[in-house]
Amino acid sequence: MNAQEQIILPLDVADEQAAIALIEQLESVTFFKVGLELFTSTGPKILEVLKSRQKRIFLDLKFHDIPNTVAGACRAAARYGVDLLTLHATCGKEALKAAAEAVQAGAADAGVKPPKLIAITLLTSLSSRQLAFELKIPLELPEYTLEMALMAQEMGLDGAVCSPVEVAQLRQSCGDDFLLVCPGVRPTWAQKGDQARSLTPAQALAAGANYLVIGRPITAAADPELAWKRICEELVAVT
Ligand SMILES: O=c1ccn([C@@H]2O[C@H](COP(=O)(O)O)[C@@H](O)[C@H]2O)c(=O)[nH]1
Repeated sequence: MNAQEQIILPLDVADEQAAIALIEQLESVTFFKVGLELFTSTGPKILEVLKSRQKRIFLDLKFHDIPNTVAGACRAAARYGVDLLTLHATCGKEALKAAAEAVQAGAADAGVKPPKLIAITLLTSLSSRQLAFELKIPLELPEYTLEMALMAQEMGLDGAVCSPVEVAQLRQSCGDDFLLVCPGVRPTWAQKGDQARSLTPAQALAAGANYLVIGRPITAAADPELAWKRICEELVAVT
């Protein structure tokens, strides 16, 4: 896989028309993320749009509920034949285990390949300060994210979502077969926005990320195609 195929572009737009416009504008992007805004707006129709164009799909619905409900949602989502699916590690062990089993069952029902199920360790918009003072978590941030990733791995998940700042530590502790997907990635020339823990694309890949989720540095740029090409060129220069 070349570095360009390791970039996932989030379709954080309001409707199907806006999503199709982005997909067509960025024709060399192979992997797209459908998140809460677009899926709530279009439902599964957008997944068919992406499949008909042979795109890979990260369905980032970040489930967070009791074990029975999470398992039901994962079973249903796995039937869509997507490549990646998320839930929050903070659902707890029982829910993570039930979710891991449910994606296998859902995919088997539909005769599709099961998605890689990956757990959110700690949203990349949150800082150490917020972890301590708002969420009242009495662990240092690196230790907390590692605990979340190890719990997900123990419960049979395929990987975790983490910020690029923690990815080297997670890679070292979770091994090479555990998928690490990093949002919060920012080229030096892009605004951080609401991302609290970020590194550049080259730094994130060098630290051990399998995939980078890069949205607004591309989609909010004056020329999204140029921003995409610039990121790809920066990665080629260091890989
Ligand atoms: O911890 C997380 C989990 C998911 N995301 C999602 O990634 C993209 C990032 O978009 P940018 O525009 O590059 O900030 C977005 O869809 C988030 O929902 C995340 O940022 N952090």
